[in-house]
Amino acid sequence: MLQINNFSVGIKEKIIVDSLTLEIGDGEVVGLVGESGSGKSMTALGIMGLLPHTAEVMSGEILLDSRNLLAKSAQEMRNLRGRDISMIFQEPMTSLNPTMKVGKQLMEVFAVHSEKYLKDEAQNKVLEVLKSVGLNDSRRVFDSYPHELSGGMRQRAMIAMAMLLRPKLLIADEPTTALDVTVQKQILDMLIELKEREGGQKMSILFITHDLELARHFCDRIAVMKDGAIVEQGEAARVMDEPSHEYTKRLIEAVPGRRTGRRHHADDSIAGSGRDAKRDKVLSVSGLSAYYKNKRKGVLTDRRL
Ligand SMILES: Nc1ncnc2c1ncn2[C@@H]1O[C@H](COP(=O)(O)OP(=O)(O)OP(=O)(O)O)[C@@H](O)[C@H]1O
Repeated sequence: MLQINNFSVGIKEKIIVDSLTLEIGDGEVVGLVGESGSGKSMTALGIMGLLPHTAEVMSGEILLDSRNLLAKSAQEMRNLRGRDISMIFQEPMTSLNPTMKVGKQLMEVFAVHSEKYLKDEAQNKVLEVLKSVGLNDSRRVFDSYPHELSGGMRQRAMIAMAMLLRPKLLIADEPTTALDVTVQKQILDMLIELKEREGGQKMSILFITHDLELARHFCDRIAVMKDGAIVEQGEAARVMDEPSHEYTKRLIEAVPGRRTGRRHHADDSIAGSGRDAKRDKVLSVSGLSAYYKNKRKGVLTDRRL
């Protein structure tokens, strides 16, 4: 579906993405993990055709269903974005215009892509997609400005916008980091549901995260980035349980309560009353990971954290 070959980007003499090769299959969720500054976002922006002006693509190809995105004009990329590839960010205000009501912004997506609908028809499609991302009070959301919604609702509205034209690939760059853990779970659940929903070609997801445990349970495969290059990639459980690269081992060692080769039970690892805020966060993240682990095994269908 997406095949990135030998992709390199430089900014002012510095190599930011270094000969990156990565494949994402139909309906596959691939996690891109690595410390801050390793080049994850630049990779995503490269796929979207949204690299900063100072960046220079030095080599490679990015094939979306065999079409090389790097050879596309700015206009062609504008047409592809939204329809073929969409991106959601940590901060929904990056995508949402604070001065325009949510419904109007979503309706504009149709106009940008020359999808001609009667006004009522477009409105119904937008209300439907708002409902599909869990915004059941879709009429109120439609008529609200972004600042009138909670953070979780804004995130859902941004996802609705990204999903409106049913893209083949969704790039999610730290989509839930800023949200509290319960809302994180709801939103990741929803993404999985949206991915599975359609008949025909399934949506693929490139999931960019710092949270290795979450990647382990949410993704099919994980690619680990360091200094612009992928140092290791493979099936999620294999990368986390038997990492082959020293850097991956160090990243995993840095996950609180986690050691390579000695997988322990996340829920048992940090027990207690949770007085300490840091400990609370660790517990929550571990709980979330355990939830996904079980969900992927089909053990849980409706467990609440
Ligand atoms: N507009 C820019 N101009 C110059 N250098 C940049 C620009 N944006 C990012 N960089 C540099 O590119 C490198 C990769 O940044 P990138 O944002 O892709 O990392 P990241 O892995 O996504 O980090 P994070 O997890 O913190 O988002 C960093 O060294 C960063 O300083």
